[in-house]
Amino acid sequence: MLHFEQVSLQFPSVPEPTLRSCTFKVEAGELVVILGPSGCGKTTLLKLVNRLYEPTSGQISLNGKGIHTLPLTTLRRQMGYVIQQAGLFPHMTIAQNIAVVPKLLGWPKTEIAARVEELLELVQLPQAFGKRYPSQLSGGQQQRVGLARALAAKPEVLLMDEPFGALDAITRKSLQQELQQLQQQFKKTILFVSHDIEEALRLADRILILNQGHLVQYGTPWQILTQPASAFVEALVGTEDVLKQLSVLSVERVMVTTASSVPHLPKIANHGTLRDALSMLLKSGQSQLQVMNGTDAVGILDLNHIQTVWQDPTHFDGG
Ligand SMILES: Nc1ncnc2c1ncn2[C@@H]1O[C@H](COP(=O)(O)OP(=O)(O)OP(=O)(O)O)[C@@H](O)[C@H]1O
Repeated sequence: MLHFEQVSLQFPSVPEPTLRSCTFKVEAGELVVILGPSGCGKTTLLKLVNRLYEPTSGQISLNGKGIHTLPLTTLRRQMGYVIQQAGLFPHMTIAQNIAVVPKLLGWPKTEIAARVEELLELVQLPQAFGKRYPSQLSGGQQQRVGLARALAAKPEVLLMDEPFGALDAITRKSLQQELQQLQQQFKKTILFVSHDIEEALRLADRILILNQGHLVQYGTPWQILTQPASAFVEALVGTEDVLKQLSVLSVERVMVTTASSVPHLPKIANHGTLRDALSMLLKSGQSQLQVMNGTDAVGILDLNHIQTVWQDPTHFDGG
């Protein structure tokens, strides 16, 4: 859906290029986290996608069309942008903030009101908040409004620049979970800038790692953790950490498939992570878990299976 081909950007005032020949593809419905140290070019890459910046060379295409050939309004209409600290207009109510883009697009009033109502519900804010002003909301609530505003005109692509960076750890985790739920429901194509490794491992379908404007690795969290492309990636991501590896592998990848049910075993969902499974095994003192898909027993996970991953992570291809 989104394709960067040999994209470079050189600001006239900066001696070194900020992005150097970056090539990658993002499939529709994928959440890609852009990770890297401060100043490596993460925000710049995002700004190229909605043409706040133009590349010095190379091409970016969306659904097969060069974005430079699209009228700017057509392009930006397809993209929601969420930034750190939400960037809400302070003099507008929450409802007016959410309605900004639909209003610009000339939606009828009743349709806008219905959409605002729907979005407040979607980001789990009370309807009464629509009448409040941003300063009357907590940081986490403002960030929810920022997300609602970005989703308002149903964009195909979401650009998220450290959206949860300024929040405390607990609020951040709950917003990450909400984003995951929204993503399961709507399958937007999301580019998400972060410098939080745990956040990247939790959210990403794929992680794109930048260093000084170079794309140094692009792969699933599992690939990044188990086959780091360089010492830089190893150090950035902390690949030696086995618990991290277990946190990106799902139970169903490793379990033994069987429909037979063992009633006394603790139950874990098939999409749970091996890290969750390990802590459940340790807490319960059992050596096996019953794996469930909803209410159906679908397999058994044994402590030995987790140990196999531990001993030879390259045996698995992630997922
Ligand atoms: N408009 C601009 N003009 C000149 N230089 C710029 C401009 N925008 C960004 N830069 C430079 O490009 C480099 C990359 O900036 P960018 O904001 O993309 O980094 P980042 O990886 O997002 O960093 P951080 O994690 O600190 O937000 C920096 O050296 C920055 O100073």
